[in-house]
Amino acid sequence: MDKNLKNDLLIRAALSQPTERPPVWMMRQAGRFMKEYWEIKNKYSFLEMCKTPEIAADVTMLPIDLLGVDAAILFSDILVTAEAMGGDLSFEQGVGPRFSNPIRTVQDAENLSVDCLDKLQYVGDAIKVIQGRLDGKVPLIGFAGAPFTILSYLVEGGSSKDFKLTKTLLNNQPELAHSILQKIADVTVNYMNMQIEAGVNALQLFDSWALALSWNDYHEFSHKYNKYIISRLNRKDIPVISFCKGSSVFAPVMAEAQPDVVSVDWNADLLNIKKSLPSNMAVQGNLDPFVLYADKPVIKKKILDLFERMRGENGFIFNLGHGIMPDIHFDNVKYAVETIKEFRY
Ligand SMILES: Cc1c2[nH]c(c1CCC(=O)O)Cc1[nH]c(c(CCC(=O)O)c1C)Cc1[nH]c(c(CCC(=O)O)c1C)Cc1[nH]c(c(C)c1CCC(=O)O)C2
Repeated sequence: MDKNLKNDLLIRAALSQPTERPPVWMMRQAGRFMKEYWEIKNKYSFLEMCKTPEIAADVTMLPIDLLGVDAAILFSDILVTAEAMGGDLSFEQGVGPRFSNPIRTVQDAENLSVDCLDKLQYVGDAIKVIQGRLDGKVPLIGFAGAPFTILSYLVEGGSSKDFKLTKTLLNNQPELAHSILQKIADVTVNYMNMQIEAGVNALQLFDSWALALSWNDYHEFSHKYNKYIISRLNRKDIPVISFCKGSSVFAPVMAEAQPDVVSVDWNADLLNIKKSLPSNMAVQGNLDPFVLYADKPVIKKKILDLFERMRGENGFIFNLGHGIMPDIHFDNVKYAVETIKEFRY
């Protein structure tokens, strides 16, 4: 464990060691629900923010300075790997991510580059700037998108409600799907190892849309590649968190890839999931993010209910089941963090 960390709650919990309270961070903790985010976003495009290390560091630091969470997460996006491979990525206000050159044919797949780590150097640079700013205050979480989720964006050309094109590809042209997934997996291994080299303290693999897959397809098109990636990380003592929406169902399969932590959506009982995993595997989650729209006493009660349920368990990191929505009130998020930080086992 990194001796230079002043607050190592997240690392201890991820490695299933005792903590005096659950550590807290939240997916999308540096984002549109903060007016300070908009003050920066109004001056730059989202990709400019990601690609300028000083700006990425400014945004990464917002939830550390304003919310007091126990971990920072690198300000970037899961889709930067797809861009480096050749996807023509833009983020449009109100539309979300778009690839103007969606991947559909064997030729499109062949055109995807694997040798593209140099294009992601700005992420390594940002990690170094952020670590300089953090100065050991809390750990820094790096991350990447998992191959199936990245494939879905590349094939659909953006976000999708039903993943119709992606699932049709998996059904009709599984070899083509596998060739793309393998390329993404190789890029992701190099990219995550580069983040370790640059100095992250933990890593999260985001397979957000795995819940779209059937049990068999999850094994074949998602889990196989996540396992491939996790087994090739030079993780030393750097914990690896595996996230997907669908983890209520897929958690036992996710565990076979041997992450340190399984991040759980809000459909499952977290203790039941924890008990179903190997004893040294931690869980992260799993408050329904919509609770943060509720009144403060409700927020407090739901957090304390979760903590009572998890009492006595090592290996528990508080998080939401998915990211904070942009219109959630900052005050409510801050209140949730304060409630968690006051709690003691
Ligand atoms: C699926 C996914 C994406 N990106 C990400 C995922 C996986 C997590 C999840 O399931 O939500 C991961 C991500 N995206 C972002 C981060 C930064 C760190 C953090 O605060 O969590 C992280 C870890 C910033 C972002 N990524 C994006 C924004 C908003 C950019 C803006 O200001 O318009 C931010 C702060 C844009 C983005 N990026 C993506 C979408 C669909 C969108 C637009 C819609 C949306 O926000 O949900 C793809």
